[in-house]
Amino acid sequence: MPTEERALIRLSLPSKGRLAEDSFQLLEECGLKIYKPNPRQYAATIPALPGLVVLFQRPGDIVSSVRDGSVDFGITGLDVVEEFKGPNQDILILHEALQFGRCDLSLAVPESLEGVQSMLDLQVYASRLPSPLRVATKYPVLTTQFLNQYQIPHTLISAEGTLELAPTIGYADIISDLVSSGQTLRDNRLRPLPDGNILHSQAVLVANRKALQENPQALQVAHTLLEYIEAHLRAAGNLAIFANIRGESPEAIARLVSEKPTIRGLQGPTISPILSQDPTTKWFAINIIVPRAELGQAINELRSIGGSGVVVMPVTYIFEEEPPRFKAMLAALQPKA
Ligand SMILES: Nc1ncnc2c1ncn2[C@@H]1O[C@H](COP(=O)(O)OP(=O)(O)OP(=O)(O)O)[C@@H](O)[C@H]1O
Ligand SMILES: O=P(O)(O)OC[C@H]1O[C@H](OP(=O)(O)OP(=O)(O)O)[C@H](O)[C@@H]1O
Ligand SMILES: [Mg+2]
Repeated sequence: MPTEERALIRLSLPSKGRLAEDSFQLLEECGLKIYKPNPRQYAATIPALPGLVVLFQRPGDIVSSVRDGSVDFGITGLDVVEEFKGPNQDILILHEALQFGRCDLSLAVPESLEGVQSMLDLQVYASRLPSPLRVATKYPVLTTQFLNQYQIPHTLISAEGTLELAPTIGYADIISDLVSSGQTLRDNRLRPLPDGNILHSQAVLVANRKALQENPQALQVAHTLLEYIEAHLRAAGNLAIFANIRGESPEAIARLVSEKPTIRGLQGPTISPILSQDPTTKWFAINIIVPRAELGQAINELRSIGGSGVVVMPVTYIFEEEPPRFKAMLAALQPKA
């Protein structure tokens, strides 16, 4: 049912597998916790997003549903989006990097093919075969596009499940599959080609273009989703630090801070007077955000300018004036001149 005939906006999440748990967790961390009263139920709700129903589908099916408009939004892998999105730009990628489900779609050859170490070697190898190179994959569109760039004649062997066995069994010469740690390839005596990387993938948020154009409620949901996802991901790698520093004035402290690369921040520190009981010493509170990986350095720098009572807290959200990806989405919805 298209979006304009439905009372509820639909968001599809992966029902099982690698992306399922992380999608659930991402929304929870964004303050958009999913309420699923019964684990076997196919639908759920997000109390913070009334007017929206959450559906659970296989990652590839999410792309088909968002593409045909039966579902308005989806979280799934970029690999399946690129494979199944079709030619008509029915699908818009609203957030291209949700920071989980990272893997590469890659060409891999049997370890025994010692002469094939690069795409050029593969070209030569394929040209000497009596028939087109046989490539086993679940990604025919992306794989063919890539091999065509190298003008390698090939036939695609479609396979469900254990693709990695195809070369050993003998029904394919090479494979094109997802790789993350590389363990599955190693276990099957396969080796990825360093320049045979077809696509870097991770989880993305997608939407149906027409729903965004025609349903103001869908536009509102897009805004909320992007607002919280962006603010959360922006915050995730940072820590908030509060510390007390003795000094003459906020300006004097700001001068000391400005010489320290980690704590000086982008727009400069927030410094406020502490209304101390002791009139002989002036105390100030400094308030900064630093990348998690630079915490040790930040504490050293604070100490070196007389900081004490350092309190460190996680950051839940960092909101900017408008979510940049929402603006980008509005621009992408404009008809091309
Ligand atoms: N090893 C991996 N590491 C990280 N992400 C992965 C990995 N394998 C797959 N993914 C991502 O997870 C998505 C779903 O893969 P998963 O294995 O869970 O489902 P699937 O095997 O495609 O399921 P089904 O065949 O039932 O549809 C992939 O499209 C990809 O984006
Ligand atoms: O490089 P690695 O870390 O070994 O990961 C790669 C494997 O992960 C995926 O399969 P998955 O484990 O999801 O099993 P599946 O074939 O049942 O989907 C993918 O299809 C590879 O087989
Ligand atoms: Mg899998």
